[in-house]
Amino acid sequence: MSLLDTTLAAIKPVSEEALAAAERRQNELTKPPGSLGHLETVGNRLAAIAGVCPPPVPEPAVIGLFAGDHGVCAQGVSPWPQEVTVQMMLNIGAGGAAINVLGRQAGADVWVTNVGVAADAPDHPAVRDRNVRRGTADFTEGPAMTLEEARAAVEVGIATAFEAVDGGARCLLTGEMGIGNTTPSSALISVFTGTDAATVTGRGAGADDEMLDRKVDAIERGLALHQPDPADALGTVAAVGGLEQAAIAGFILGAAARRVPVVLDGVIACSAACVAVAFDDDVRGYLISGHAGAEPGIQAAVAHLGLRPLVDLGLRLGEGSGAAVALPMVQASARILNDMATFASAGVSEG
Ligand SMILES: O=C(O)c1ccc[n+]([C@@H]2O[C@H](COP(=O)([O-])O)[C@@H](O)[C@H]2O)c1
Ligand SMILES: Cc1cc2nc[nH]c2cc1C
Repeated sequence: MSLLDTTLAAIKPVSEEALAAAERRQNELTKPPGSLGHLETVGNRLAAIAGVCPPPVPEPAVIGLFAGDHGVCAQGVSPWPQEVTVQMMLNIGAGGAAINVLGRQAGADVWVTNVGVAADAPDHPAVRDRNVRRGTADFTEGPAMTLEEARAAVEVGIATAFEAVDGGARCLLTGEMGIGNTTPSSALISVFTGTDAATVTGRGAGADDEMLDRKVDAIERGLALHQPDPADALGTVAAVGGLEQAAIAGFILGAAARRVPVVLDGVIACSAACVAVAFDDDVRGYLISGHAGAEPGIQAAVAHLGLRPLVDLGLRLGEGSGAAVALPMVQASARILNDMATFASAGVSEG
């Protein structure tokens, strides 16, 4: 069996018993029931994931950041030249990008992986070279990649998640870098949510009105050409996805297989989560939405995934930024269940 097959076989639903115990405990803590809002639902989810209430605080954390390039850039869908992908990947490796700053602030390590960058990338001690292919093909003309390449990229993500968890990580965060990658992300979200391309396509890293029209047109042509089947996770990501989306889907599958929560960033992460859930519906229970970003595809995806974003700061950066800023809240939600006094222990009268 392949790594993908054994990983899928290892994924089990989250614990309904631990979820129910956490919901009961929230009502015993010294606060009006429900008064901590979404911090309560996230804490309850952490209990369901760990299978125990109160849940362990999800730390230390690793941001799995995957870089890739996109043949669909030939259609004029990004205002930025493709070489920015490799340049930013090296900047992230050197610690100079926003995600490095936000990761340090949140106490999360950044692991950068080249899964599909087109350019020659010089060896860098902080960049993991797992390149599956030098960028995807233009999906308006043919499949973005072969099924074998898609599987290999998914397995890069799984192996990265396993390495992080085996090294002690108890919370995984998704990150990415890839000029043009909002276009395949919107294509994937369109397929998996059954929403038309125009509704789930946004301005990415700065598209103007004309470029936005070209993005929608490219996605519509790609979907008409490939007619992706939303029940076929691997076939869909191979047809209209990207190497970093496939790797992030694998990273999520790996987290679920090891019963570790995974905090999602923006539209690329959300599209990858749709792929992961199409592989195995039980993955839903392991997901936490970090933030509601500017890209309209995020809304369709989080609705499809049954998630509620923790923060809404108007971010549209990617890299894992929205997951990193949400991480302290995820950890706080576990501490609430662990550290608060109960009405009985504190001698506070219940309402
Ligand atoms: O994560 C998001 O929601 C997000 C929204 C807009 C842009 N991005 C980032 O910007 C790049 C893709 O933008 P674009 O316009 O080239 O498709 C890529 O490197 C992403 O990390 C990311
Ligand atoms: C400079 C730059 C940094 C990024 N980080 C994530 N996506 C990005 C896109 C650009 C263009």
